[in-house]
Amino acid sequence: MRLLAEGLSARRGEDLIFNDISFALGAGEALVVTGPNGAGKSTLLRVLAGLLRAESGRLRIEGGPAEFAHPYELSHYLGHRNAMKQELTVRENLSFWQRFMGDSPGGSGIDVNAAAEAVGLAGITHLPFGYLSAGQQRRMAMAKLLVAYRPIWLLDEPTAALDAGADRLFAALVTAHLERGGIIIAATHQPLGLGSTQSLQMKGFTH
Ligand SMILES: Nc1ncnc2c1ncn2[C@@H]1O[C@H](COP(=O)(O)OP(=O)(O)OP(=O)(O)O)[C@@H](O)[C@H]1O
Repeated sequence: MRLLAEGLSARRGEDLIFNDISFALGAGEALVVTGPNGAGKSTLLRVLAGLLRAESGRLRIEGGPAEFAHPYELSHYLGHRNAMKQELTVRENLSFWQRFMGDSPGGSGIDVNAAAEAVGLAGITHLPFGYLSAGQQRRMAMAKLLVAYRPIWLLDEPTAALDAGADRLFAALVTAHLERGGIIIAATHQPLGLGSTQSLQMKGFTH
């Protein structure tokens, strides 16, 4: 399966945020998106996740399940915010995402307890999400990627708030995903500990 972006541009309000971005990623490949604050990294990820319409250009999947036309249907999106309800327990939040996302063809997610264990937080799934520290919350948001299988992971600043141990854990999770033939696009200011990756440096437009 390949994910292809061809000549993408996006606008927010009046402003063109980026123009003519193209890339092609095959199974097991990652793209790391870098650039200064405001360069458009989050905007690009939101376009890929189907949360924002591209102004022009095309996104498509080649050689994937025939019924999926847009990459967002095969993607997990981990945004700046963790997308968890503060007052629900960790287990309730993860169970929600498991049911809501469902598995894409070709794989299956792991159960909620196993996912919490995979991010090093097995003992606290009974706590309301809002009780967790910022780093624990980010780890649990990573567990969301594991409870339902999606071949494409779209990650916006995934390691923000993570300590060194969680950084290593995260690097192991993304490496395992790539080894299974997954595709990752990550916007980041920090190295993610991945081996060979494609990179896209966004510069933004000066006004
Ligand atoms: N809802 C919006 N309406 C209008 N402009 C917006 C909106 N959201 C973002 N922008 C603008 O789009 C530009 C790109 O923002 P974006 O969040 O994509 O940058 P980024 O590269 O992810 O930055 P950071 O490194 O700070 O996360 C910025 O100039 C921002 O002000």
